[in-house]
Amino acid sequence: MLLEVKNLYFNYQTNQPLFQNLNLNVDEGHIIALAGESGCGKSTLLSLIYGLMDWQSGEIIFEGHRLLGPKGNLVPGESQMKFVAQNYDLMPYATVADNVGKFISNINLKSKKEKVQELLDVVGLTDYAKVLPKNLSGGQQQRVAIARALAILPKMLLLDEPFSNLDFSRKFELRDKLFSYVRQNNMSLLISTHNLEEVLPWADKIVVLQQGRLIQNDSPKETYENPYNDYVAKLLGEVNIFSEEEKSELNLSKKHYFPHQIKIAENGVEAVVLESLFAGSHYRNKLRINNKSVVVYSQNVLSGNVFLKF
Ligand SMILES: Nc1ncnc2c1ncn2[C@@H]1O[C@H](COP(=O)(O)OP(=O)(O)OP(=O)(O)O)[C@@H](O)[C@H]1O
Repeated sequence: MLLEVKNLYFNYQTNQPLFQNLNLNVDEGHIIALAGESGCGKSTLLSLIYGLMDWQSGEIIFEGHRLLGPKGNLVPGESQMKFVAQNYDLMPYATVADNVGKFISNINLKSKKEKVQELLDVVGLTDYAKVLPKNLSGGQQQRVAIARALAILPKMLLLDEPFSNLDFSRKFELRDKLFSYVRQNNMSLLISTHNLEEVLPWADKIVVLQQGRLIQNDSPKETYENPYNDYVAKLLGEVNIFSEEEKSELNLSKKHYFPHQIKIAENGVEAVVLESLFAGSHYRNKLRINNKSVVVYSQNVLSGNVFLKF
């Protein structure tokens, strides 16, 4: 086990604990997605693990050693970890290349230069090596901070919403390169997100926080197939949620159905098509079953009445 969080108790304000008895393990070389809506405690947990704040009780154990928090380190942060927070903390008067190379030794300048080039390629900033951070967009600054954190091959990398400032097209490329780099170098990664779709293919485990409580800790497949509650299901994307009453009325085996899990069929539950819109790889249909509105994806445009198979 690389990291163990045991019975962690933390509050910002007395008598209002954010975490009570929080437990979390990270294995070596594993990618863990830390998911939850804004304010659930993702950034706080990452800051505590990295050692930027003191916790009130419990233990954080890294490589078998108990961490002491800020009082344990002269320079804030654990040396074998790197944390990319939501403020990127770049050196404003040093170029992108110098920022990325900040933690790489100067002993072999040729290999340092090659490493910086490799990392700039990982984050898609090869053309920006000589630019100053102040002339970059928020998303570009975020990518410089990620490259700088990767530079020293930390045992553990903590990324706080690393894709939040990236546009759609960039996101795909960066995700692919970033996760491959992390895997190739056997780093452990704890990555926070409020959108699980962004990390699902790469994560070994999904850890879900709801108001500071860890409510689910499963593989991506298990989480997708059996979300613990409506909150978890919604983090996974657009979802149809059925009440117990609706479940028994429609004879359903579960509570949550993602739109692609409901099929148009020859027979089954009858529904009225309210809207059928082209959405690229599919049509997004709004249907009504009695008084219940559902969203279903189909290959063809729909109209009139259809039958659904759950
Ligand atoms: N410095 C602070 N003082 C007091 N309360 C705080 C402080 N920082 C955060 N909080 C509160 O702690 C809770 C958790 O905040 P945190 O930033 O960890 O959530 P988050 O899940 O990372 O949210 P986001 O995705 O918006 O960054 C929130 O209710 C927030 O208001």
